[in-house]
Amino acid sequence: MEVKLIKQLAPELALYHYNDIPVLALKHAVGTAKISLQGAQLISWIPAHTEQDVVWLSEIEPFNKGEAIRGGIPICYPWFGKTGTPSHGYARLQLWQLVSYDIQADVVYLNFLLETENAESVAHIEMTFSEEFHLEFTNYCIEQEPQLALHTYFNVGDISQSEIQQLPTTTFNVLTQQQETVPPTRVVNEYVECIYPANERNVIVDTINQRTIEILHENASEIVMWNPWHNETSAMSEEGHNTMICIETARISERLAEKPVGLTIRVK
Ligand SMILES: O=P(O)(O)OC[C@H]1O[C@H](O)[C@H](O)[C@@H](O)[C@@H]1O
Repeated sequence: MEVKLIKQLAPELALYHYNDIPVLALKHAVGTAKISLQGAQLISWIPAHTEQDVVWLSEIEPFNKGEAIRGGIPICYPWFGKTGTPSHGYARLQLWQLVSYDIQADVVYLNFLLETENAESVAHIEMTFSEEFHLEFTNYCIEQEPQLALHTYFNVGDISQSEIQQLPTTTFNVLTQQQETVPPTRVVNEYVECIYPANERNVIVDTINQRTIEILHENASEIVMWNPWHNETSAMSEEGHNTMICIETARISERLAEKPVGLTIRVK
């Protein structure tokens, strides 16, 4: 991959090109972060008090313009899955604009806008970096009743030695196509694709990295848990599944309206 500095926007914020994809890099007292403008996709977040990245990014991600980036927080919008083409909607493949930023001593705000070719606003994202990370997604296409998933890939030391806690106890298992009763704590050591009714808070206990990731969902209707295990997945190595778990903040059955959907991530 070719990395080229395009512009220093502020002492703490620079714009690069990863091949042809514009990527913002934040280096601040709160931590470091990288955000691809293709998809307004967070691809790295290392809060100052942690050593490991909070989000997983495929080590073989090729950064090809117009192809979905495997990792971070892809924004699946305005549909989820293969109900349309491309898979998970067009928002993760298009360029978003950085419309404003506000860099303060203990917090950084970045605002992104997706527009149509006619400059009509489609959706807005605000990312807030402080001790925690917050993402707020606002939909402007109310009449189209879109779907959404903040499809977060969490980075763990070893998924089979991690616990996902505080999950709901019923889920739709996509693999069996059955509604199932499941324990609130799960250890993933095989292909998993489960659609849960949303709750407010889940926790990932990562034994290898000796840390806990708290995930707070706001105004979601579902939570999706996904790990493809050995199933062939684009831009993912044979070993990639060992260090990730997707916990997705989603609006699948209840379509999006005006009220924003939010995600907060805290690492302890
Ligand atoms: O390969 P992608 O289009 O990025 O989708 C990756 C995955 O996203 C979600 O978690 C879906 O539940 C899966 O069915 C899908 O395979």
